[in-house]
Amino acid sequence: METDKRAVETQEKVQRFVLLAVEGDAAPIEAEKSLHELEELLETAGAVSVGRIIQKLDSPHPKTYLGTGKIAEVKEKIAETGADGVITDDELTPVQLKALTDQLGVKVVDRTLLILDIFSQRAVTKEGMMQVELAQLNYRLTRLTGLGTELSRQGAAVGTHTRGAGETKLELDRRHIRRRIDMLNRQLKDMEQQRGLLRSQRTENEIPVLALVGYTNAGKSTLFNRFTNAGVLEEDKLFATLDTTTRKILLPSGREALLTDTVGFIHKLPHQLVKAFRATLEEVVYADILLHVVDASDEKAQLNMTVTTKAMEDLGAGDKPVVTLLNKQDKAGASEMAVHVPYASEEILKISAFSDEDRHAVLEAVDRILDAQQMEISVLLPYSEGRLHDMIRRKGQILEEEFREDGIFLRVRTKKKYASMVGAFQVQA
Ligand SMILES: Nc1nc2c(ncn2[C@@H]2O[C@H](COP(=O)(O)OP(=O)(O)OP(=O)(O)O)[C@@H](O)[C@H]2O)c(=O)[nH]1
Ligand SMILES: [Mg+2]
Repeated sequence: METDKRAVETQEKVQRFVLLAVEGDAAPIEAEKSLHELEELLETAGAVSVGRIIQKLDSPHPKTYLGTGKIAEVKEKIAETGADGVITDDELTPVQLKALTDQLGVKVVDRTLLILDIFSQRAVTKEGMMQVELAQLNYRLTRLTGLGTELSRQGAAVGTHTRGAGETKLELDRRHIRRRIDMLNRQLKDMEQQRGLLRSQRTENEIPVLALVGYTNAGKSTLFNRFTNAGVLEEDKLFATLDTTTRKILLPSGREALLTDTVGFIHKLPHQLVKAFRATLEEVVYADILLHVVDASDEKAQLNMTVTTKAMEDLGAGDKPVVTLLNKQDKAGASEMAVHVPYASEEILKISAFSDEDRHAVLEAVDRILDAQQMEISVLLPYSEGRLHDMIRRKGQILEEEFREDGIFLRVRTKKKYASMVGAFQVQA
């Protein structure tokens, strides 16, 4: 993404924003920490923060996000810093967006629009781009209500690159948006069906599927690349990965497995995006084991874990076996950080993605879990049991096969349920 950055720096002035947040007593995270993350998001999008204003309020003001007194303070800050706009830490309602824009006279962006912008800059595959466009259109559609075409002319919130939904924004009236949404939904559904087909072939072959999941910037792609040499983008920026990639890997036991890299989660991830990316994330629902990667050097590690766990539960993957990887142990502060794993984890490993030894330990842990799900059995199948022979060849890993006079001798490693189906023909190895 170096080219994007240069475009922001040289062709156009880097945009400067004042960050706004409200902090209630029941907030899961301090406003300062949440704004720190918002600032990172802003930098990822190619803009910078020039100040912060936080107001103690149980929930955002329904009309103006911040209270009237604070708005005056925001105006002063804008005048003092020459900021191009403000960015709020929460999603704004159409009413709040309009009122703030009218009162401040600068660009008003919310967390959701910023994240949508980043996703739109970073999407690579056709499906990824379509999913982002769908989320953008849904966001825009609700914001068009009662606002005429004012907002639709805004284009990309922060970055200089407008892609997808941004490009055709002028011609789009609501009807067009709806039509486009319908079309995208249809195409995405087709793609999902194709993926389902591939998936059923995989299940048929019983290759175990491992999914790397976790907060954005935790190190999922770094691990994925080192396990597979796949060359997925890994960067010290939020949301480096938007697409699900799957590759075959070899475990220390000699077993094959499929490893999947996925999009990261974030605190206050826009619901439009969760919905749009649900299909890609369904890979996670079909995984046999989740590898939950945590940046253990991040002071928000505890909250980040909770965000990921909640996302897993929402996706319906809350009951999968999990290996928790407390990553970035090579970084200062990681080893002293006391994190409590808020779910039942099969194993908890402290690792650095850069260490060969640590990564090997991860795969060994995976082998141990798969071993516990499987068993080895030796059988002598009479030649009349052709169907069973077929079944076990498809469902198991054949370690030995010998065509004997009285039948086919097989030593096979398979899931316990398949072993029991041929259990009647068990013999000594
Ligand atoms: N020091 C250190 N840095 C790491 C480690 N693992 C990953 N990183 C760095 O952390 C940053 C983020 O890594 P990624 O692999 O892109 O993170 P990700 O989880 O895929 O992030 P998203 O795709 O945004 O969800 C990169 O700069 C990596 O080099 C580690 O064990 N130690
Ligand atoms: Mg990644």
